Amino acid sequence: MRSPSLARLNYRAVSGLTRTARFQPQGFLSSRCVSTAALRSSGVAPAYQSILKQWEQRRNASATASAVLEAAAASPDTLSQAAIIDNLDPVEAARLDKVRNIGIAAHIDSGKTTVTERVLFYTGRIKAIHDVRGRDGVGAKMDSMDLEREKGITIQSAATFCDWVKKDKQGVDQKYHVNLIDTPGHIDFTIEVERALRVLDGAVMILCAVSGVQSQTITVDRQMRRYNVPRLSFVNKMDRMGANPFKAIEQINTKLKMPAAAVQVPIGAEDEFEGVVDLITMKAIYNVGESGEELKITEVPEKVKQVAEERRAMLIETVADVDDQMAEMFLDEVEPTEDQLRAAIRRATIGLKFTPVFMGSALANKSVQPMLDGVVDFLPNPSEVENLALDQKRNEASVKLVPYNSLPFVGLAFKLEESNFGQLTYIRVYQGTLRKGSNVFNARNSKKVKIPRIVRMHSNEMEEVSEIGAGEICAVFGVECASGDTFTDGQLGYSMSSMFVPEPVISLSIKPKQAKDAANFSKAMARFQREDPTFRVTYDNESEQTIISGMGELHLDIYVERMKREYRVECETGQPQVAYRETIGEHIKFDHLLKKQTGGAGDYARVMGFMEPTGVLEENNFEQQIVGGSISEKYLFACEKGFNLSCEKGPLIGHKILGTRMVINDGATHMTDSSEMAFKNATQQAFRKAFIDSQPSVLEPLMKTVVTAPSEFQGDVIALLNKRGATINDTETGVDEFTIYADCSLNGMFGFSSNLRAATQGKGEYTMEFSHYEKAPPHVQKDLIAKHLKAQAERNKK
Ligand SMILES: Nc1nc2c(ncn2[C@@H]2O[C@H](COP(=O)(O)OP(=O)(O)OP(=O)(O)O)[C@@H](O)[C@H]2O)c(=O)[nH]1
Repeated sequence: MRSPSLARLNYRAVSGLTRTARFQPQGFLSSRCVSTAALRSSGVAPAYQSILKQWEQRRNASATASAVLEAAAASPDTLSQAAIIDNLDPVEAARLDKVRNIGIAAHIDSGKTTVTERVLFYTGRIKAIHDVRGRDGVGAKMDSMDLEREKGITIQSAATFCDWVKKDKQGVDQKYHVNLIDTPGHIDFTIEVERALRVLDGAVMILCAVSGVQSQTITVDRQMRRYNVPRLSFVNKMDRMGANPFKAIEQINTKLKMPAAAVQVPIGAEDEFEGVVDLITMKAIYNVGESGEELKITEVPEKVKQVAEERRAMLIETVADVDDQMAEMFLDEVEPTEDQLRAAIRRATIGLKFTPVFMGSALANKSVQPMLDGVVDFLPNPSEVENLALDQKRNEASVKLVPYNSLPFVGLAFKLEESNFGQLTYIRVYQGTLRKGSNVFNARNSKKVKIPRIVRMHSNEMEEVSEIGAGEICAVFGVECASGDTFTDGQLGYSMSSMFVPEPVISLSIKPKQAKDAANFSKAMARFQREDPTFRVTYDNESEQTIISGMGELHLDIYVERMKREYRVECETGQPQVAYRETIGEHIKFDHLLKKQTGGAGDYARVMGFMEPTGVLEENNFEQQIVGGSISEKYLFACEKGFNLSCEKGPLIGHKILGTRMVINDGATHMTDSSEMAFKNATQQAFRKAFIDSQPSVLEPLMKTVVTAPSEFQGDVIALLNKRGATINDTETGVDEFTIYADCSLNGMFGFSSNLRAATQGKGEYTMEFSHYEKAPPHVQKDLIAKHLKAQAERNKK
């Protein structure tokens, strides 16, 4: 017997639980044959009738599912999707098995774009490799914006597709269609990662072999969890000095709390990194050819035999911890076959319980192809991922979507982009087929739109197609919609949940330097706003300024720069401002009467009730508890409008209100003098007065900040953070660098990047991400209020 291990203990705990896969089609129901006449009289929607007939033909009319009919009888208007899922169609299953939709996400500079460039080259999508900031001056394919190439950072996610050919067990080539999205690493462009992960089925998480899990890896991990995206990990930069893939694996286990194990071990390291040993086949893999385009497979070299055997045992044990079939074999001391091990890794990965770790060096063209094999082997195809929609017609949440071409169409617009040919809308097709020239319906406003052109995106180039099947990603032209809209064929009333959009934390005033540029300025603003839900534009009536808000200084800088380059509008900007909030202090009653008699019809409205904190610093809340009709419905609507307007601009410093509840429970109306306007104004006045009397506070955004720098600068960096009022939560000391985790107010962090650069000879780096709102220190609140009053007084003087 093997010694007691975590695998065994865990097995006891989990045995009897359901299998790991997120969604396993249950195969065909071999039920009785159903005639076409029976189908017609059953009330099955016509679209489904034809599908059932097709299935019947494919299966020699032997087994149309009785479950489908039962479901149809229960709800004759639309057929239960679940009934279809249980009857996986063999032709569709074979098609879907060859599709993968994946994203590449990681910390800044881990090599996402460099890896993607190799993937495109090895799959034959591009003819030559160009590096990020490479000497040839061309730049990587996926960084297509000039600004991206200049700065060497990815700003927008870019979509592409390629075909990867992998040999099956019989040695026959099998072609897999891979849709791929390369996402930016910088936190300021995090919406790009959110929307990519929302629509992808799997992801490759890239880590640097020297730095391992970094701050942004933690953010990406959180985003992958939010959308239940299975991932494989790729430890890149194995050629760098200090490369250690096992440290990175350890950190995935401990810092991300995601069970991980190597499926490869390196042969040599740093500048002697030669290739890898595949721990499933126990064969060595080397890249040969000028750009590593060919693979040479040999026996495992003697020098890595021992480590390969140890790591293979660890792989089996880690998988056994999370997969009960593997646990059973492990306990019975049965050595898994290649297929068994691969299947267990696949189950555990798709079940979000494990991440297999690959390794290589994209820059040195080493070991990227085995990672692509891993994408095919371990990441799910579209039919293995559960995608749910809300059925608005039947008010049923959680309807499963089925990625069959023949079903009614459902797709999600996840990204908009302005192009030379008009608005380009990226759509993930979840069900059915999207055809050129067809009409689709926007679930948000029931508007019918025609699809004039469909393209597959290859970074900034496109390939025109006439239709796109279920489970695929494409882009369409000429479709007016917002990011996150669901489209259907009109038969189904389905709507899908959109992605998480973080609130902007920083803003600045902006105006074109020359008045003649006003038209282009407005055009650019409208476009940027449509494309990026984290970029907001507002007009402040009081200061008569246009204010742009976003996720950070870099985010806003990039838009100002794009305005100059793409629209030839030079802008003047004000100092960046923090997006403060205001919140109520304590429970407070109000009884406010608005009464004006100025000849003719007067104004009359009385509102009574109370205001209080909602308890959480989130949405504001308005409620009416009128009994006896002292205020009519119509006027209560006006009260709610007044409340919402009040929340837009707080009485303290003119910033938005958070966490405030208003309840109106009584009031009075005048026969002739009351109006909607009077009730709206009365509510706003009551709000203002009660809010000020409640001992309110100004809130400021607190940022989770992570700073990494070489060890010799630790003292200087701590001093720098202390000076800015940061609370240091944790410090990790590595071999030659340290990482500090701190909470800082955004206000205290302006200009931090240049200070950090100066204090660390340019070697320090940091990331900052919004965490939550907290009361600003009293002196900051006092200053802000005084400043606001002064600005108001000056405006009044004018
Ligand atoms: N030594 C070494 N350097 C690499 C490797 N892969 C990428 N790099 C370098 O790392 C830098 C960043 O690479 P990118 O591919 O732009 O990284 P990224 O993750 O796409 O960057 P962002 O999208 O801006 O976050 C570039 O200078 C690359 O040449 C590698 O395997 N080894």
